[in-house]
Amino acid sequence: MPESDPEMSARNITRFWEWGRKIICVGRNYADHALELKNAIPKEPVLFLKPPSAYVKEGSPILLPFYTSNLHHEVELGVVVGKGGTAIPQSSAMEHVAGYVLCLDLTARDVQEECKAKGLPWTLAKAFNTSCPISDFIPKEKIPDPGSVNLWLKVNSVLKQQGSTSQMIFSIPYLISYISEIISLEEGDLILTGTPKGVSSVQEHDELQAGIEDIKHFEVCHEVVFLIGALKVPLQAFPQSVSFSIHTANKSKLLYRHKQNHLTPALLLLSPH
Ligand SMILES: O=C([O-])CC(=O)C(=O)O
Repeated sequence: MPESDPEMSARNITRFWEWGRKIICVGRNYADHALELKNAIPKEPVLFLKPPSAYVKEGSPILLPFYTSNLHHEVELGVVVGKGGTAIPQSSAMEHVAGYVLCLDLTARDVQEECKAKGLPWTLAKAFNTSCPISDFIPKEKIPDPGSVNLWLKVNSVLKQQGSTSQMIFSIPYLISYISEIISLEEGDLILTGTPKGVSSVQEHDELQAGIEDIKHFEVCHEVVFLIGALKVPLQAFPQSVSFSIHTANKSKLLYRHKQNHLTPALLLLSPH
């Protein structure tokens, strides 16, 4: 695969979700989260995928799939790939990063448990429409040390998740190198790097707020805005805090019910309806 495709390069990386082709997710990358769900601490990264149809931007509703009664939030740092590659060495991995986003890996936990018990893939639990809410793009230079930023998430103003990316079992360079040996990375791909502990259930009409917090980073951010005064956009684009609300799923319920007609019997087993 060529490292840079001229057509792809003409695309705007700050709007990668409109054209990026893959979302590669890393599970159980924080020991405290692996343990809270009684999972073993992995010796190799646990990978799964979401399709680009999982993207939803801040402010738009998250749809609640009809087949779950236990939708969990998982706040994560997302790494946006700026330069593709295969078998990227760890030493040059960060050269392939264009920037970051704050993301949620929404998970239908009950469905995931059922899939785990049956040895089935997690697709229904992890890859449904709107299962990957993302913030605005954060340029790489705004987060000089992505291996040491604090992530937090509140549900209806109650703090649920808080953790530092320094707790990751597998670092960002390691993940880029490991993933790209198996799945070539392309410009516009997103890597979700795992979630710290504190995942919990969300209901219709709940409001989720998440942020990246790092004193040093805020100073850098303010300083940059100060220096380039008129350029307010980068500061606005930086999500000190973003909100997502879970909206009713009346529309989505109908949508999914309609789609239910097309589900295979194996999928229907998972449906309570
Ligand atoms: O569903 C899970 O617990 C696995 C996962 O995505 C994570 O650990 O970030």
